Amino acid sequence: MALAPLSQQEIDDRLAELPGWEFRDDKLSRSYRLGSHFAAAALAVHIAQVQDELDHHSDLTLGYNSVKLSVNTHSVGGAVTEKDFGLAGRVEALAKAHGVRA
Ligand SMILES: C[C@H](O)[C@H](O)[C@H]1CNC2=NC(N)=NC(=O)C2=N1
Repeated sequence: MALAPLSQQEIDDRLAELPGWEFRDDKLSRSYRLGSHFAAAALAVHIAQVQDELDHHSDLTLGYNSVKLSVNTHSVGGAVTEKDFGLAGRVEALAKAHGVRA
């Protein structure tokens, strides 16, 4: 798959399908709150596993009961591509399975 930077319109259209995600500082980002610090750590590890599977890696921060991630595609100079939205979709499903809080 040839990767190309998405236009602002394409990013906006895809973000409309991903509540909670935002485009800021040239990255897609989202944060999640969980019921405990251990639950947050478990989600972070599971995200790391998916990122290795996809060979696409976000910046990933474990906080107190929280996980934050932001991602763009290094190989196209730090633009947002379909790969970033692919990762976001996988992480979103994972987060729901881990019982994230609204
Ligand atoms: C060699 C390996 O496929 C590349 O370095 C991958 C790994 N993970 C990556 N992650 C992100 N976010 N962008 C990339 O371009 C990227 N490239």
